[in-house]
Amino acid sequence: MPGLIDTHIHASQYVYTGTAMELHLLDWLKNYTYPIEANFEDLKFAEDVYQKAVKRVLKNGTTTACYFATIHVDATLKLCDIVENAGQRAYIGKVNMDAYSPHYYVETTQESKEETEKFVTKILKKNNPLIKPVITPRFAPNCTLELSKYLGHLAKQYDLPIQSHISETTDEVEWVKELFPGSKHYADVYDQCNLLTDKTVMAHGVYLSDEELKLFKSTGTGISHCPNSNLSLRSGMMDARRVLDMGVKLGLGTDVSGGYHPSMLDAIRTAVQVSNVISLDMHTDYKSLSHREAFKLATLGGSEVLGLSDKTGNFEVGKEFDALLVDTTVVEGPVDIFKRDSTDDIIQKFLFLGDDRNIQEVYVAGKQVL
Ligand SMILES: Nc1nc2[nH]cnc2c(=O)[nH]1
Repeated sequence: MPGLIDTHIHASQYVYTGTAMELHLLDWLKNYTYPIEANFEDLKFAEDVYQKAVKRVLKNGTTTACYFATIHVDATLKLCDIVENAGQRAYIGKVNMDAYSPHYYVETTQESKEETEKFVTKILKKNNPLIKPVITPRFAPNCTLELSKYLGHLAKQYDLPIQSHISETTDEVEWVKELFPGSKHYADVYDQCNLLTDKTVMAHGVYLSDEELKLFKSTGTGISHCPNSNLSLRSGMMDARRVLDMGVKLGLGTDVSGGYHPSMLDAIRTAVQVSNVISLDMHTDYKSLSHREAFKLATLGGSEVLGLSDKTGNFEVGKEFDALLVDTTVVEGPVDIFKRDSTDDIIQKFLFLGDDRNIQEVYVAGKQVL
């Protein structure tokens, strides 16, 4: 099968995956995320976490990942080296934060600008076709408009992808309203800074209005739907059908560690389950996501969101060979196959029950990496 594409994952948060999920987003950031991410100033700590994160993610069949790191350039460069050695395809972002951040985990506006350009030029110099820097303002509250505008300009100057978060919780949406009274809505804050482009991926988008979705469509901005995270942090339920019906590009993300599972198979399952729950409250002809649609979001959809659909996402002639060799009959594996199972049943069983034990080989751009 085609390799899986994780359009939103925080490599730095892998260290506390599966824990610390009792708080809602803004308290979770304050009490767990910022204190833990601050530790990535220590390169040894960073190297250990990033080695384990990248290994785990590849083992789970993610051939392309769109990573958030932390604000630290050296640690983020370390993540690039590790990804490069592992042979994974990736976008890697040094996070920008110059506002409403704790004193121990914040940059000045000037530092943030300089360090980001330094990071971008260093990665571009590597000339590795599999790895790209991605401009990464954490989310609107954590960046001054001056910084966000500079980042929009930098993305344009170097023709780079952009990633951030939007409308994940109602508290966050209210806070953004208070902080940016001159903006029409949350998406407008980013749009004013030229951060909504056809190379932008915005995580979550649970509470986007129709007007905001139309803006996403007209600018080519994509959404990374992270259902595990939205349930684990009790942020809400994103209606994937509505986004698809409005013609907005959509991919799936694990959002480790708002989401507790590093596997995109989990993202596929949880996307279907969230869509099923939403359908309970809808008119009778509302169609919840099928396993085929969720699979497509985790592969081709992700490649479209990341602007990589000319290279990966499926096995169309002319694309690069990002692939998994899956064995659903592996001994002591998680899937049992019976004579009555059709090919589609077997695929469905793998998507819903399978795990890394079924993933026997992993290829990126034609090279076997696992
Ligand atoms: N899920 C999630 N949402 C965010 N919004 C701002 N930062 C983050 C983060 O690290 N994770």
